[in-house]
Amino acid sequence: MAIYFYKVCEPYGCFSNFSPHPIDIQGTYWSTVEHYYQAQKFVGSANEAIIPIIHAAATPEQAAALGRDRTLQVRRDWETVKTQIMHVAVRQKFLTYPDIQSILIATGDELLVENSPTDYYWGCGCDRTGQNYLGKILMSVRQEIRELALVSDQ
Ligand SMILES: Nc1nc(O)c(N)c(N[C@@H]2O[C@H](COP(=O)(O)O)[C@@H](O)[C@H]2O)n1
Repeated sequence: MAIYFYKVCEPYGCFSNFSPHPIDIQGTYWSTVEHYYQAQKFVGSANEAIIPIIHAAATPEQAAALGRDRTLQVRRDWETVKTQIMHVAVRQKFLTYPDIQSILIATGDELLVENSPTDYYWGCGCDRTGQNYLGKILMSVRQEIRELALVSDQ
């Protein structure tokens, strides 16, 4: 049976990028995966000045609103790099927090789906035809962690 997640306050809310799990990426501490992801849109762009503002955003919702500001130009390679950037951040989150790592591993081989009614790239969209890249990343991180556990058992 597939596991659908979306809002932080609902079951499996720890799978949302908005969950309150700060991550350290290359020595910088980000309040949530969402803060990090939204800031990366502007690395090397003319709008790099927004990065510390996103970093300091009080909530992931505010970070997302800043990152989605259509008046700002995102980096040229964003479409090419965004999935890998998200993968790195999600992996770091689940490697950092053993409690949510256990929740992820306990999902076994279930399909994980971000049940976003609006996002057809990271989620499944309102008609469930979306590409679900966040779910795919979570399943990939789940497998990576299982393999790491096998190596450390040897
Ligand atoms: N909680 C929540 N609210 C939304 O409005 C969302 N779109 C999502 N999905 C997450 O949004 C991020 C994608 O943002 P961009 O559209 O690329 O700016 C990504 O973290 C999705 O998982 N979640």
